[in-house]
Amino acid sequence: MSSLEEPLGLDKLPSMSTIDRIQRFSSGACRPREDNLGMGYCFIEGRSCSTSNSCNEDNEEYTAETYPWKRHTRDIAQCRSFSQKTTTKGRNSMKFGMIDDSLSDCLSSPRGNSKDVPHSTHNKFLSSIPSYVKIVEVGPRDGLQNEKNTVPTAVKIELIHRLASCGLSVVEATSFVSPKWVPQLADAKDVMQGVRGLEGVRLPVLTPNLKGFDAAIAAGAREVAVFASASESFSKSNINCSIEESLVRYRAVTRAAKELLIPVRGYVSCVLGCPVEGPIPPSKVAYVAKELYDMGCFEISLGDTIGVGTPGTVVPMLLAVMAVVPTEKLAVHFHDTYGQSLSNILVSLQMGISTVDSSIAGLGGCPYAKGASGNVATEDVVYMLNGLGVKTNTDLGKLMSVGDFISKQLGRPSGSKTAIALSQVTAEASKI
Ligand SMILES: CC(C)(COP(=O)([O-])OP(=O)([O-])OC[C@H]1O[C@@H](n2cnc3c(N)ncnc32)[C@H](O)[C@@H]1OP(=O)([O-])[O-])[C@@H](O)C(=O)NCCC(=O)NCCSC(=O)C[C@@](C)(O)CC(=O)[O-]
Repeated sequence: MSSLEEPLGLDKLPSMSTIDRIQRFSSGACRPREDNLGMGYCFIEGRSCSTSNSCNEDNEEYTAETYPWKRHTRDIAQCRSFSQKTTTKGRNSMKFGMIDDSLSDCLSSPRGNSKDVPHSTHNKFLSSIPSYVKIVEVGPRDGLQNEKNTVPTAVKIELIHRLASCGLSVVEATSFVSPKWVPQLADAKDVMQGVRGLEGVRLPVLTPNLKGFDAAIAAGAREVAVFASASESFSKSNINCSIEESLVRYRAVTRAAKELLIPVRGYVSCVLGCPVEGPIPPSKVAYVAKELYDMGCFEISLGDTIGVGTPGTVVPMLLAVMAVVPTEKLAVHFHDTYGQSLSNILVSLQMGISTVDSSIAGLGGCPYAKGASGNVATEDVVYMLNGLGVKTNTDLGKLMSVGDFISKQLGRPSGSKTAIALSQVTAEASKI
């Protein structure tokens, strides 16, 4: 077992393939799928498209650019007064970490005129960050699955309804796994019954095999997720089978899902470290991610299950995965065990990732990953993205009140630093 006390740095990783090699991978990375095992369409926010067509487009972009993560960017070179404005206006000009309107406009201005403006310091650091980030809220599933005391089904249902009212477009609702393995989510069917009819939000559920898939569909699920691991040991302890066996199961799930036009998300866990095996080679993560993508998963979420990653390990891992799966199909999923989540998210955004998993009030942890703590808190992610001028279409004030609701139900303080800080500010202001 590796020591979790030491941050996993570049020196601890198996040597990374060179950029040259990555580019070689990239040119063939998103080839049209001959076997057509994909879902037939892929989910890109706001549009659906033929998988093979979109891959062709992607392929061109990939070969045309040296660094694939430079896509979906915006130019903020005109915002030269960023630091000046933020320092002179001081704290009061910030509402929930948001920059003022003029700067916000500036930050979200499209990249189109980048040739007309010289590179500025701000451009250098922030230009590659996407203008919109999709947040996948995993609180009701990842957040609650490890709770020792049974959370009443009605509370879970209420939580999902409240989360949906914050503007979140995806709320992972529950898991159709063995109740012997995860007793907390044994009420999956009832939870799905309670959220039936909830509109304007996607409610995916985890399915580890065909049995879970069938149960999920019978319960009304319209989107599912399969979860493989980049670590052999974790695969065994989490789903009681090898990585290859899990891929066989997931091929069966994606085939069944394709027939019903059910989108399937794919998770890869332990992408930056395993509680048993220690550091995981980026090539292994890339292999599992590509397998999931090739079998038809519309999105691949890369999970730092035990939260040991740092930007130093996130970058090589993402480079390896981005060489074989298009960047826009990737999501990042960080647990905050070492307080590294926000920095890991920031570097992921800089590399072009625009889907981030998070959990309200920082709830979470995997029952089969010793040492794993909660997910990064949704409130903290939204606060940071607001500060960067990145749109999320979520309401931070509402998120805070949902975080407060579930924290009270669980009888403990929120794991969100933003929620704690902002509620203190609000409490002080109300005394005035
Ligand atoms: C995969 C299994 C089922 C294999 O478990 P198994 O014991 O090997 O399965 P089995 O096929 O031998 O069946 C044993 C029993 O389970 C039943 N069973 C079989 N399948 C199901 C099902 N789908 N739903 C309900 N029941 C099921 C089956 O019917 C049988 O019941 P019995 O005859 O003994 O009464 C089990 O290991 C399991 O449920 N594991 C899930 C564990 C889990 O949910 N872990 C947390 C996920 S979090 C994660 O992976 C990380 C992630 C995604 O969050 C990303 C990150 O944080 O990095």
